[in-house]
Amino acid sequence: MHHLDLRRLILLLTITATLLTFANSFHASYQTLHRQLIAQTLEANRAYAAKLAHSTDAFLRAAQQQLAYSAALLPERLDAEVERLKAQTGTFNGVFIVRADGRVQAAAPWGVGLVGSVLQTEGARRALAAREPLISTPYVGLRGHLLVFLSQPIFAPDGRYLGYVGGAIHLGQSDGSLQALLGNHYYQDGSQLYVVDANRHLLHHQEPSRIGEVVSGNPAVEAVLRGEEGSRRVLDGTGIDMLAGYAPVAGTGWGVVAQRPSAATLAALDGLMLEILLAALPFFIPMLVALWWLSKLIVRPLRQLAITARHWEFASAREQIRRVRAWYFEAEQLKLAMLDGLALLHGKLGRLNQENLTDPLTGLTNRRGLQLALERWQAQRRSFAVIAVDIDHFKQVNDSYGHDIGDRVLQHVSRLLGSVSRSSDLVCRGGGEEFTLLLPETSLEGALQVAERLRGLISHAPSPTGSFVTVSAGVAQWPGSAASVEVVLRLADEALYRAKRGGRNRAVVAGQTEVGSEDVPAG
Ligand SMILES: Nc1nc2c(ncn2[C@@H]2O[C@H](COP(=O)(O)OP(=O)(O)OP(=O)(O)O)[C@@H](O)[C@H]2O)c(=O)[nH]1
Repeated sequence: MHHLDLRRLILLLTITATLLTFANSFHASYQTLHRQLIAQTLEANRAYAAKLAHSTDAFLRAAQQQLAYSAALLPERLDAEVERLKAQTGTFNGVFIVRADGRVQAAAPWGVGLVGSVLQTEGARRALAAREPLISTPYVGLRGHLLVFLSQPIFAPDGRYLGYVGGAIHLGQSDGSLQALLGNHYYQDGSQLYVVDANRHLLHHQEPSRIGEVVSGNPAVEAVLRGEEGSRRVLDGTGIDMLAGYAPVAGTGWGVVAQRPSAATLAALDGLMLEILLAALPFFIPMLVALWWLSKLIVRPLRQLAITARHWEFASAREQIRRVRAWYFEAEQLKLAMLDGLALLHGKLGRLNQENLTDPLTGLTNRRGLQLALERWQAQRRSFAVIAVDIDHFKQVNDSYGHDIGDRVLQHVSRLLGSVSRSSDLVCRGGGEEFTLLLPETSLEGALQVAERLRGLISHAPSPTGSFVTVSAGVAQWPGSAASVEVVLRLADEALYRAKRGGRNRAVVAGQTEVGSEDVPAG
């Protein structure tokens, strides 16, 4: 015996389909979230870099303005101005006023030691040479600090160059104002924020030891130094996959880069996917129960039929098959075919062929065929109406015109019965001059109309006797008239009997007294 049965197959199919569908949507969700996370991080980094670039720009402008304000004062007030600039603004770690010959006129906070000496720093040299507002590249200053130097030239009212006001800002030191501005709060999970100058020197980095270092090999740095603002996924100088946002600091040639390792961003995705999986679980369990139950419902009639088929020879098989609730098309057809097959096997109908289901004289279905149809319709719960028809005074026809003419009258009436019935109706000759019409899905009223039409038709059609014959009819309906098919047939016969007693050539409905008659004398 096979271990595979229909139910297992249905379960296998539906569960596989469900799992595949789920896996597919899970994969699609993963892809979508993956893309979104990356896009969001890139955009967040770009916006952050842009904000800091803007702040840095504003900060440097303000610093330059402070120096410019001082440079515009009368030369004799400048000495006091260095103290004010250093103390009041908090922008600079050191402020100098240097004369055109390069000697320090005033300095804060190291005033006394420096006044009169020539500043030999890179910033000082370039400030003197340029005679215009300047922001230096980073360099190591007199006290060994890495710094940038901002300077503003001083001109006499007559236009003579008098020197410059310069301010040093320490880089990578807790006392540096740029450091305070850019902050130190961004750096978790390997994220980085740094500022580079036009020569790729790090001006700001969360690891102070790297400040001053030259960065190379990061496409984001290359892009920002070309003056571009944007974001991209890059491999940084150490080969780490980064989601970088970047923005240039206007007017300085500097660039701000904010970047986060892709791995850190996508780490959140695993947690998210686990959440989706857990959220789907409560749905899965009832669905499995529903699948289990539905498959049982679908398989049950087929299984019952299959089990009965294994004991086909048992006398109880027929009853068992009849009890199977075949609630869908395939099961119902199998059930009917099995009922027919059983009828054949048990020899109840003898050879199931056209010949012994047909009345030879009229070509109508005979009593066996009628029984078979009744069984099928009953099994299908297909309602039907019965019209029992009997030729009136047929004995007289035989007696007056002979048996042959009698036979032809039977054939004549059969044809007329056939002509009023639909293709789905079953017209039977039950024996002698009795006929039975089965009209599926027909109400009692509908059947009575048919019976009346039939009666009228026959009574007006010339018969082989040369005259007219009439019929009487009894009408009943299953399951309307009675629950049992046998009782319904008997009720139709009783109604027919009442039609005869009531004067013939009429139709009577089971349970009612006779109706409509038209007294046409028999042939
Ligand atoms: N010609 C012919 N006659 C048949 C056939 N089968 C039965 N008969 C006759 O049909 C007649 C039936 O008559 P009855 O049952 O007495 O009834 P009836 O004369 O029709 O009278 P009601 O039915 O009461 O109107 C009998 O004489 C049967 O011999 C057949 O195949 N051919």
